[in-house]
Formats: sequence, C-alpha cells, structure tokens
Amino acid sequence: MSSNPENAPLSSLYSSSLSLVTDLYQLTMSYGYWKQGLQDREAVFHLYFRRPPFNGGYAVCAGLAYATDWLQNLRFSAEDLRYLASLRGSKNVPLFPQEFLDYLRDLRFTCDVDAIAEGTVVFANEPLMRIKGPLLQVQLLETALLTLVNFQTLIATKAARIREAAGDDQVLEFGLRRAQGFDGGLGASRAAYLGGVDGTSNVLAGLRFGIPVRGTHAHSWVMSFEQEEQAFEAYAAAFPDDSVFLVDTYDTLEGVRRAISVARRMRANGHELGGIRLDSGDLAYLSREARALLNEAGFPNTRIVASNDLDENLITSLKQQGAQIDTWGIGTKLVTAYDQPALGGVYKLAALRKADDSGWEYTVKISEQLAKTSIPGILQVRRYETEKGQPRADMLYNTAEPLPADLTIVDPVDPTRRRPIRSTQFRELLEPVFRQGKLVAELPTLQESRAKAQREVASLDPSIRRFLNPHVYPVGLEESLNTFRTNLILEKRPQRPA
Ligand SMILES: Nc1ncnc2c1ncn2[C@@H]1O[C@H](COP(=O)(O)OP(=O)(O)OP(=O)(O)O)[C@@H](O)[C@H]1O
Ligand SMILES: O=P(O)(O)OC[C@H]1O[C@H](OP(=O)(O)OP(=O)(O)O)[C@H](O)[C@@H]1O
Ligand SMILES: O=C(O)c1cccnc1
Repeated sequence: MSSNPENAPLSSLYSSSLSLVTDLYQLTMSYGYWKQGLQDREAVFHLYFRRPPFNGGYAVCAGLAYATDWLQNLRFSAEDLRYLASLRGSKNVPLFPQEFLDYLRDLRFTCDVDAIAEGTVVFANEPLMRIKGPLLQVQLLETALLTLVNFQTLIATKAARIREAAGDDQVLEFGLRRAQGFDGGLGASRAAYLGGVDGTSNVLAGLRFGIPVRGTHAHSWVMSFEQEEQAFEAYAAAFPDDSVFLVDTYDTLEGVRRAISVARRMRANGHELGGIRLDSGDLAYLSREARALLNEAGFPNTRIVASNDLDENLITSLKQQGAQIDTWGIGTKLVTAYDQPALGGVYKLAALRKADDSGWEYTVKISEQLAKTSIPGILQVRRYETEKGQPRADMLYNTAEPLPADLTIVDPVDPTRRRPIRSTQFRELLEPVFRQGKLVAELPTLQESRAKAQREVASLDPSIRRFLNPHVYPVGLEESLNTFRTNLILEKRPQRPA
C-alpha cells in the first residue's frame, strides 16, 4: 500500500491544511511585501462581479459559510511550510527564505471581514465581501475567497432561476455524476439547495448539509430483469411506499401501462405508487399522455417526474406546451452551470492606509472600459426598499467619508444616468463577520439561507427576474463617491496629447 499523496488525491486533500489553496503569486507578493516591511500596512479589498450570470438580472449571493470556515482555519502547517521551503526559482535558489517561512508559521488571521449574507440577491459591482487588514493577509486571501464565492454564487443563482421556472413544482438536483469532480458535486448540491431546489440525489450532501435526499432508479434496474414489469414489481417489493418507476427503457407509454398494472397490485396490498419518471422523448407529449393514462386508471396522485438535460428554459417551454410534470430532476445543466460555467467575480484593492497614518489613500484599477475600472473607497451597499420590502435601488458609498444630506446615485458606467434618493427605508447589506480575525457573526443555517433566497428573489420585480432581456436593477455610486472616482481616474490615467 502506498502512502504517497499523489496516489490519494482526495483523502490527502481534505485531511490536510487548505491554506495552500491559492495561486503562487499570492505567496510571492506576500514575501515581497514582507521584504519591503509593508506587510502590516492596512488595506481594503472588495470582492464583486461585474455582470450577473446567465444574462440574468440578479445573482443569489452564496459561499460565505465556506469562506468563513476557510478563514477560521487559515494557518500554515508544518507540511505546507516544508513544501514552500522546497520551492526553487530559476537559478535553483529557494523561492522563500527561512525567516519568511517562520513568519508564515506564526501568521494568524487578524482581518476585519464584512459580507453580504448568503441568500441575499445581489447585483453587478456590489461588494459581496469587504476585507480590511494587514496588506499581506488581505492579498493572501484573494484566490480562495474567489474560488469559494464565485462557484457557490453561480450555482445558487442557476438554482434560483430553475426554481423560478418550476414555480411550486418539486425540483430535485441529480447532478453529481456530471459535476466537476467530487468537490464540485458536493459544493453544487449545497448551493443548489440554497438557491431553491428541494432535494438532491447526492447522499454525502444529505449527510454533511442535511439536504433531503431523493431518487428513483436507473435504466439498468429495468435491464437487469427479463421483463420491465418484473423490474417494477421487484422495486415495489423493496420500497412499497417509496417507489418511482422509470418507464422509458423500452417504450414509454407501454412502460406507463406496466407501471399502472403494478400500481394496481400495490394498491390491493395497501400501497400507492409514488410516481413514474420520464427520461427521454417529447416530455410535453409523453407527460400529458402518461397523466391521462394514470388518471383514467384511478391514479391521479401518482406523480410524474421528468429528467433529461433540463434547465430553466426547457422547463419554461415544457410548461408552455402544457406538460404535466410534477417533479423536475435536473443534473448536468445545474451543477456545471452549463451555459455560463464561471462567475467572473474579482477581488480589487480599494484603499490603503497612508504611510504617515493620516487617513486613507484610495486606489483604482483603470481599464479601457469604465465597467472594468474598479471602485475606490471602503464601501457599503445600501439597499433602498418600498414599505413592502421591495428593493428599489442600491447605493454604494464610502463609509470613510461623510454622506451628504441629499443623496443621488450615479450609474458607474454611464454617469449621465442618475437618480435622487427619496426613500428613507433601507438596509445595509455588508454585515460584520470577523473583527480582528475573530468570528463575530452567528452564521445562519443552510435552511435559513435557503428561505432567505426564496424571499429575496420573490421580492424582486418580475421584470428583473425574467430570463429574456431582464430589466437592469439600479445600482449606483453615491454622487460624491462617483465624483471622487472620476477625479482619481483622471489623475491616474495618462493624458496623451492628440
Ligand atoms: N417537448 C419538448 N420541447 C422541447 N424540448 C424537449 C421536449 N421534450 C424533450 N425535450 C428536450 O430535448 C432534448 C433531447 O431529447 P431526446 O429525448 O429527443 O433526445 P435524447 O436525450 O438523445 O434521447 P435518448 O435519451 O432517448 O437518447 C432533451 O434536452 C430534452 O429535455
Ligand atoms: O440529464 P441530467 O439533467 O444531467 O440529469 C441526470 C441524468 O442522469 C441520469 O442519466 P444517465 O444516462 O447517467 O443514467 P440512467 O441510466 O439513469 O438514465 C438520469 O436519467 C438523468 O437523465
Ligand atoms: O434518482 C434518480 O432518478 C437519479 C439520480 C441521479 C441521476 N439521475 C437520476
């Protein structure tokens, strides 16, 4: 038996420190800061995305529970340090000197973290996390925080869209086998549940996260018996009160008739067939025909489950076609976020404590496109709402500067688009999670975050929730922040004569 971790890629991963889940450049920059004596200079980064995924009008924020867990365990283990000590540059000199590795050994997480709660609906440019602390530390966190928040937010958003399309129907996530690895599968099951699905086929997600586990059976079950009907009988014998028969192995409507024969015998023994599953063919036509056959035979409560490369658009179309489907089983397109496999969240430096400690020096990353130019400041997201709690507009403002009495928000990409703020009802979305490295928030349970996501999505205007060309929810910079940003861009951008 080999104890070589190369041959045990999973067990070695989760039994060790996860502090090296980062890009090498975070560590080389950290060394550089340390060498310059800049490691403790206070800095602020924001984590945000620039466009909601799937050409949609919103995203469902997720990933904070993972991020919190990772931050709480951030420590370089003896094994991590041995590995870093072994790294060599191109002239075969050690990449990191021993004094720096000793510094990393003693490093403890001491940052302030403010974050938007999981399940909150969020929009482009809004910091989902704000990290303030020693420059070396805040830089070091970038990769892991992006990895965790980007994926969870992406899948939670996909699930919310699928929930939107399915209405009150049951939605089950069946994606593990098509996921990007075990970790992708497990993380997707969690985020999908947070975003609104009702259950998963992923048993480990049931154990770890308390997500209800559900399922039917595969074609192989039917193929293992001489006759399809025998297969249904045998499944019913094993699960007399929890059977859903997959009816499309040979001929779907023939399969439904056989399911009905077995259901009659089950009923004679005091049991009801739970459902049938359709996994191929025209799901609108077949579900209508199957419903009619079941109803005629006296099984109006037997559910019809459908699967086969479904997503929110197909669900919408099938419903428009009058499909009679009670439960949607969704795999590949949910857990891989098939039509947009990554959320482009970024992590940008927004402020540095002045060298003489006399206040903040704000920073900006300039881009050819204004949409990609970062936003300086120590930002908060304020959501203005109607009396009924419907979001009206979000304002990003710099908490380190005084707010004017009359507030106006300015579109960060088109400064001619402005809105005065009249509403007085608002909530501040970024909430304290860590103070000087100590966890100060009690994180909600997954169930609570899921309930929040459903409330939040439901509170959005349908024009923002729709899939096709959704209305853009107004998110603006508080006017003085916008002016400051424009001046900073002008100061930093070289003004080349024509
Ligand atoms: N009524 C419908 N309208 C639009 N799309 C549908 C409809 N019914 C099924 N689909 C979708 O069409 C796609 C192709 O399904 P179809 O069963 O024809 O092919 P398949 O998956 O290759 O079948 P099989 O599993 O038998 O090989 C699937 O994504 C399915 O969900
Ligand atoms: O289509 P998805 O949205 O990805 O949902 C998961 C798919 O996984 C199964 O198919 P598979 O062919 O793997 O096995 P089966 O024999 O059970 O159909 C199932 O029947 C679904 O079609
Ligand atoms: O239980 C099911 O029906 C199931 C589980 C995983 C993938 N496809 C279907």
